[in-house]
Amino acid sequence: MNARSPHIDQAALDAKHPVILEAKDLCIDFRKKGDSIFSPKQYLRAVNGLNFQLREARCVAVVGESGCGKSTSAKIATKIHKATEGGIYYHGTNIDEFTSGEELDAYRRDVQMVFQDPFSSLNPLHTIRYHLMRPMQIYHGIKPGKEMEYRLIKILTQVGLTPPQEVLDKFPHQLSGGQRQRVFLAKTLAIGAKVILADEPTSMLDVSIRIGVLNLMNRMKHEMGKSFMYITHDIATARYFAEDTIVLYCGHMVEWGDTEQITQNPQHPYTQLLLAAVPDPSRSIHEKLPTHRSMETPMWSPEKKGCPYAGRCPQAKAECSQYLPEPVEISANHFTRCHLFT
Ligand SMILES: Nc1ncnc2c1ncn2[C@@H]1O[C@H](COP(=O)(O)OP(=O)(O)OP(=O)(O)O)[C@@H](O)[C@H]1O
Repeated sequence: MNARSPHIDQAALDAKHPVILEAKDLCIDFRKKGDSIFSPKQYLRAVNGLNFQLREARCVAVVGESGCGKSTSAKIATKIHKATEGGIYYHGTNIDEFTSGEELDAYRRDVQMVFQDPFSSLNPLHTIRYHLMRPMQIYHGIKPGKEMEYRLIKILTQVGLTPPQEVLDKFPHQLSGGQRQRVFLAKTLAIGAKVILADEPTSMLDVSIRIGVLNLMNRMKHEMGKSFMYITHDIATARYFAEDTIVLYCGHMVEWGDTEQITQNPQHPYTQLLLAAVPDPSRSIHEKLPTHRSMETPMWSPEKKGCPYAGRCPQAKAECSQYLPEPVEISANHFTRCHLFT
């Protein structure tokens, strides 16, 4: 995301945190539901021109309200959906080029998704031991025995599930939501994933245990070199966990770059609204949020023009609904796409 910034030591960044996963001009259209077979095909554009570079041992947060295209972006990266335009590159190769069984297996091992619902993502009929043994057998050919036991205990200890010997023989229903999410993260370690696409991994957990799971992901990033795409509607947690942040609105990147800059010095009116909506105990509940003209998020389509936020933006100008402005670099690694800056 910062390839063009003159203020960043690009060579040092590339050496320490090489790019592992990259999105280039990613777009996806879905056929609109409810079309009659006699009417012309109409499409919803769920993602429009997404670009990012995910680096080794770093995190990119993708932030935005429900329906803005966050999960769809991750699903393209896991090959659940195919991009309509643009693509996802893994170590420089377009993932559409992975077609042989061997290439697909390797990619699916390396890039894993963690879902928001820890209750449905584990099989209730199997113990935690089974959930962790299977990937080690399948992906690494490790047979049950001493070596397997050693690895199981190590992984559970790494994710903070102790005492590991007891946890191994439990079933998912015997664990709390936070513990199950830790098991799921342990599974990514058992698989040997390098990139973890975490889709709202803490949104179904009690507030008090969210921080523990975020801490664990932070450790996986710093100590084990894992890379995270962190999907969230909660921009405050992005600040805690992600070096880079993309604010998505209606499938469009409206502001992106250094997380600290975006959260401390937001420039796009939509990012300002997101941050103003974060609960702050020091603020009175009578304090007004910035006024926006409508709360309706438009459905985007490939033929639409302009900034998707124009209908809601209190500062919209005539050109906002006519064409989308080019990205503007506000400061080092801090970009926005807004007519207020053109
Ligand atoms: N398979 C599909 N077919 C048709 N439309 C889809 C499909 N998947 C997603 N969409 C639409 O694409 C848009 C983006 O959806 P997406 O799930 O990516 O949003 P999101 O930002 O992850 O929202 P949430 O936080 O609620 O999961 C939505 O309008 C959604 O209805």
